[in-house]
Amino acid sequence: MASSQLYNSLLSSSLLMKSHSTSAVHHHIPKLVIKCNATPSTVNTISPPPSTTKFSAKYVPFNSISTNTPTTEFYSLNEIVYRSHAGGLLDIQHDMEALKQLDGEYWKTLFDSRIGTTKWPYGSGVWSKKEWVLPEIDNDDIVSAFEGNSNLFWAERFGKKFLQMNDLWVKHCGISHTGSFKDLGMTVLVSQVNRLRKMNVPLVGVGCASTGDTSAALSAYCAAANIPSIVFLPANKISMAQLVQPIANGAFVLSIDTDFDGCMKLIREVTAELPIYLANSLNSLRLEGQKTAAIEILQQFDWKVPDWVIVPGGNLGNIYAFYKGFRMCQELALVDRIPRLVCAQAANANPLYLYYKSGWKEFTPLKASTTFASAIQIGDPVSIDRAVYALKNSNGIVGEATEEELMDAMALADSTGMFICPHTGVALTALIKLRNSGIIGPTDKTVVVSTAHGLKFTQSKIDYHSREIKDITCKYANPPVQVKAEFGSVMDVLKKYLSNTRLH
Ligand SMILES: Cc1ncc(COP(=O)(O)O)c(C=O)c1O
Ligand SMILES: N[C@@H](CCOP(=O)(O)O)C(=O)O
Repeated sequence: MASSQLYNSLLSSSLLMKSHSTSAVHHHIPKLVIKCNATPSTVNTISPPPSTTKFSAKYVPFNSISTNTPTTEFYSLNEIVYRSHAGGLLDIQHDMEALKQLDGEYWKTLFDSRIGTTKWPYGSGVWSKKEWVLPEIDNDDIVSAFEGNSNLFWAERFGKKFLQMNDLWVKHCGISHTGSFKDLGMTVLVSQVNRLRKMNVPLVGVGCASTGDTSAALSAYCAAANIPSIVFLPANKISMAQLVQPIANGAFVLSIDTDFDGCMKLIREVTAELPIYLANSLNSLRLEGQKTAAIEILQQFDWKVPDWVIVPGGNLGNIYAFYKGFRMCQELALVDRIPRLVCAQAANANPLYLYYKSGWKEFTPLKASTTFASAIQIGDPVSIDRAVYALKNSNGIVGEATEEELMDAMALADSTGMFICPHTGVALTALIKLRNSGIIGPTDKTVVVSTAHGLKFTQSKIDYHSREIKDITCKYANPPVQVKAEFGSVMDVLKKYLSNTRLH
């Protein structure tokens, strides 16, 4: 048997066996296992952290972290708590002293050794960093689709053609199980719920308000673990592709005649009354998973730190998650600095941008208007304090994009072979503006975070390419040409097309 055949047969038999590391009883545990790009055993071998080192994490008030004030208020991750005693946000604090017992080189080698393996659960991009995420959860309680490990794409043509940049990258977090970065956080949250339910904590289900992506991720992970999910969606404000996801995955879907902020208010009231666990990013468990995308970027650059990372922002959990991931890598000596962060908002839903422009003087929630970047149509973001902290501590910038700018940026990116969502168009617009003003230089290593798959937002692309958008020129539209089914007509249009096309 040729070595490649032998390898393939070994690989498929190990996939069938799910490659679980222990022989404990696994069959009752719902797990999604996805075939990943495992490579033959070229990975470094490294021992797992010594069993004498005990890693742990707990909830603390976010302001004790942001003001660096010691606190006596903390909660176990097994408690159901979303707010501090004073009503503020929470954060998850890891025992950094325990993590520091192992040096930066150790962590890098450990994380690198787990990439692309099928070993449960470490082949997941999130759970490959388990010690930094939910160190105390039993592997058997984890609900994972082997999320993460997403493509960090060198946007060579886009960078060179439109921005004279040679080191531009797009982190495709949307090329994932449910088509958005939410999978990274949801695997952590649903795993913890799975654990709580096994501990007989009386939780009847998990609920969220959503602009489409959180609900898709929640319903998929809950369905895999046989946990009821309940989703509150703003009626007629999310794409058809997003709406069908929770429906297909068996969630209880409420379509409510309000916007996202209205749904968020309702789910918070409902989860305060009923034993339904809250799955929005107000719940800091989510951000522990999302922060691994930052660690993954460093890993993909062989631990070289990019100069800029640009993230589209709505409810504003993700920008903080990126900050936290980078900051942990710095604190634990994997890298010696962090990138400058840029948060990009749609001009129709820009409360953070206005706050930034006021010199951080005044935050005013607003009523967000309709935007093609519908997943960030949010006027009262729950993580506003987290976002401000992340931006202030990374010498960050906030940008915004009009509807025309974001749709043009999306069309330009697509014309170079990508197929991005409008939110990534918002982030690219921020990049274009910062590059044109010279703030981002031609050789700056820059990462744009693509947050959802373009296939979830095809209607916006159809509208653009049909030039059917009021007040927008759609200057990069590429509509199909209607032609009669006869040779002469086809030749005529082809000749016209070819005479206008430069060969290069
Ligand atoms: C596709 C997409 N991009 C960006 C965001 C913004 O993320 P965050 O709410 O964490 O700011 C969201 C959700 O809000 C989203 O669904
Ligand atoms: N875009 C989000 C909005 C809710 O954000 P969350 O991160 O707080 O859950 C969505 O897809 O619902």
